[in-house]
Amino acid sequence: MCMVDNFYRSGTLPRVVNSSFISLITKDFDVKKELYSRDVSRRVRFNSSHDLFQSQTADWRDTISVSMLIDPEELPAVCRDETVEFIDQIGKIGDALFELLSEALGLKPDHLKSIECNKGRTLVCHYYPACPEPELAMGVTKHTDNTFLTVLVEDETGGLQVLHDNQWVGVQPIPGGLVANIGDLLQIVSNDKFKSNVHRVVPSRVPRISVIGFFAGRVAPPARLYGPIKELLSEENPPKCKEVLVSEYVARFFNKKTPR
Ligand SMILES: O=C(O)CCC(=O)C(=O)O
Ligand SMILES: [Fe+2]
Repeated sequence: MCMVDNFYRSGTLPRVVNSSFISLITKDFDVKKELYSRDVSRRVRFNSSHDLFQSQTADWRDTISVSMLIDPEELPAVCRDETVEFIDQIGKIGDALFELLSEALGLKPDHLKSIECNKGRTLVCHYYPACPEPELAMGVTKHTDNTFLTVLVEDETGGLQVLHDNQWVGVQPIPGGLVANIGDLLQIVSNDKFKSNVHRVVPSRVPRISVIGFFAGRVAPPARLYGPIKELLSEENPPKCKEVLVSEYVARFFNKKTPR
């Protein structure tokens, strides 16, 4: 595994870019029509520029989101088997990364899992259509992820950029590889030892696909408060922030008035 800023890569995930899950977002118009919704309680949904009504800008992309807890019967039949396989694989990779990240914090391997950072899982596929004037558009405006961890597989187009020393640095796609990045909530529980990176996606004249596993922590009731892990705190390392509920954090995140 190598590291670019806090973005990590590895060469193990299967190639997903020619799968039926992807065909769904690029081709199956009738199925997409059925799934079209902005209701976040829907366990599988399709929409364009997903935060259109919260954000100041419209993004150049379509998105399918699937709760990883979904009953396979709720998935469109055209891509059911492959989607179940991706959920399983991205889930396992997320779990393995949470063990490594716990150890990197000097904690037992199961610590982050024991506080359910690996829960609240969503599988997302973004499709960035070919853009005739990419210099006038943005695929995803600059942001940090409001999750614990994000694990991403992409095609060979490129376009993901990380802000490093005030400069946008392109993340070069590796065929069959994956990118993982730390989200805001992991920065909070690690008491700022891990940093949540600012990143964005720029569109191009050719289409791009990415498939992402988001791990947002425990969102189901009873709600869990997340704050700096007690074992990491000392007189020299006092808590850098208060405890938060995932739901409140996400609401605040989407209500930010500054351009993301
Ligand atoms: O599509 C990508 O490469 C990244 C998308 C992203 O940053 C996000 O959905 O949070
Ligand atoms: Fe992101």
